[in-house]
Amino acid sequence: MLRNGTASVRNDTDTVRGVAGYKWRMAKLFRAVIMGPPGSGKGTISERIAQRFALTRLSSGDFVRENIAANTDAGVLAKTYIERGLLVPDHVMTRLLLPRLEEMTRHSWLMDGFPRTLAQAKALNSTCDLDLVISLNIPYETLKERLSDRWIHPASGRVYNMGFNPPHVQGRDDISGEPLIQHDDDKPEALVARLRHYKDMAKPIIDLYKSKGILHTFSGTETDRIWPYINSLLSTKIPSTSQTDTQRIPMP
Ligand SMILES: Nc1ncnc2c1ncn2[C@H]1C[C@H](O)[C@@H](COP(=O)(O)OP(=O)(O)OP(=O)(O)O)O1
Ligand SMILES: Nc1nc2c(ncn2[C@@H]2O[C@H](COP(=O)(O)OP(=O)(O)O)[C@@H](O)[C@H]2O)c(=O)[nH]1
Repeated sequence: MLRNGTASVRNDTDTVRGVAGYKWRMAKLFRAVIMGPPGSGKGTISERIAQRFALTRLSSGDFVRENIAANTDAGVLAKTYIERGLLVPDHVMTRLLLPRLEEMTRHSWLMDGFPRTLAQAKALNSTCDLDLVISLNIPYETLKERLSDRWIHPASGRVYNMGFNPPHVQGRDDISGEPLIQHDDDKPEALVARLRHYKDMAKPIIDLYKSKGILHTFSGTETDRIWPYINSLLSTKIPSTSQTDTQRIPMP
């Protein structure tokens, strides 16, 4: 249920009376979050989920980049933190993201990159009821290998890996043809600190979602081996009409 602002849609099957005496059934919507340390495959797996289940994929990093590019107030503020290698403060992130979620009253979505702090999780909780949280648990050595080989198209956030999903032309983004870059904080020397930070921040969030009974953890070293388990879990959870907003059906 979206609770804040003007939006108010039940996150379950609901009926409302429409014009001409029809009742409209609101298809059940699905809202999920994917969590995991840097390099755990959140982006890669969310892409697959979005395609397979026709969910809207939301990425907090993309929101931040879009706002920076558009020079919005929140974007300008966010940039000052990112340039210093810091997380964007909670109040800026919630200002960026929550209004966007409130516009998504008719869509099923999967969020990647938010919440990253307990305060963000609480803010999200006060805005909508999540159906499911996926947590990826990937060994350190695997993360290190993947990130040392991760190449990014900075403008779009598109991600490549020279072994796993290489670009068509080496060093160039598939869509724009622009050069790919590697982030300094993907280097092994930065990873230990990032991982420790992730663990500290994620623990209370994971505990929260565990207590709500919506946490599902997947462990392994290869995305292709984890994927079938995620796929079969979601197949049991996501209604086939997840993206349909309303269906007009005759009702007694
Ligand atoms: N939930 C958030 N809270 C605070 N800052 C955020 C959040 N999401 C994104 N940001 C900011 C800080 C990040 O360095 C930047 C880019 O995010 P993102 O694209 O998720 O890349 P990342 O490198 O931090 O994540 P990962 O390595 O896990 O893929 O945007
Ligand atoms: N070798 C290998 N690379 C992978 C696998 N899954 C994802 N990757 C790559 O590992 C890097 C991190 O994945 P990404 O989806 O960006 O993780 P995120 O930081 O959690 O969003 C990217 O370069 C991916 O292309 C895998 O199973 N094997």
